[in-house]
Amino acid sequence: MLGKIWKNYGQLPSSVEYTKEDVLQHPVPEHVAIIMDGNGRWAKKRALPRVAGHYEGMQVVRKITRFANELGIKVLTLYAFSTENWKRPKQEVEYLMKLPEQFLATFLPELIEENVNVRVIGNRSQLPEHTRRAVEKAIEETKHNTGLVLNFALNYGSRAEITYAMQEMAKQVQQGDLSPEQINEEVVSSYLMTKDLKDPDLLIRTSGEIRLSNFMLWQLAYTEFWFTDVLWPDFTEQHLLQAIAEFQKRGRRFGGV
Ligand SMILES: CCc1cc(N2CCCCCC2)n2ncc(-c3ccc(F)cc3)c2n1
Repeated sequence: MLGKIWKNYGQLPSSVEYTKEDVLQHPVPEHVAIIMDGNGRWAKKRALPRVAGHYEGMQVVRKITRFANELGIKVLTLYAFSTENWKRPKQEVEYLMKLPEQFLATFLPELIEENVNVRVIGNRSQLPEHTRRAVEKAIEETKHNTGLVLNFALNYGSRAEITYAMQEMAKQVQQGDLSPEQINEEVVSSYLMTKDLKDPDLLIRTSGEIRLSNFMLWQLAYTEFWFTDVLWPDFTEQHLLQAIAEFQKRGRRFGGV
């Protein structure tokens, strides 16, 4: 029974609907992070190839980005490809690596129109040239935008990020530009790929999986989690409203009483 409660945690009876006005009565989370899971399962349920789920998932990225911007959310971080995803079948990885350029070719003009600022965290050097070029063009063309920060985690792994930060700090100490006594949580955060962003206030994970999957392990220390069985391709504005409404009901204590 407990497992059932956990697995449906955050998935309210369909009778409970929220409106945008309901949610705008209270402060919305400034930074929302989403692990967009369930794309392959969505396709399998429909006897479609897995890549059909990824394609459908990409349409939801556009819809939720637009709605997050409307709600006044400041940062939306989307876990698009993890360092572990390279283990997937070659054809699937090749398809996934084409999605950024496909998404941007279709939606970059709209994102620019809506003042969205596209950023990427992850190791871009290991991406195919065509993927990297598309992403860097979007970063460049939106770098002055002051609206929603749309932050894609692409070839991202939190342990790799933290390990790289430690190596960089060790180099600074070795060069005499940093002393061990100076290293505190603020300095560590400044060596991470998210150094210019506040930590996520709300983490959403779809498809019923209840784990972090090597995502923003340092940054999520005080983040509220909202899990839902909904598969990412089926995720709607109403689900985002439900997650935010639940977030607004919780009293965050950041470790205090
Ligand atoms: C590289 C893997 C990947 C997968 C993917 N999926 C598939 C898996 C998750 C569901 C969403 C659709 N999307 N959707 C948008 C992007 C994207 C990334 C960077 C960027 F600058 C613009 C768009 C994306 N990237």
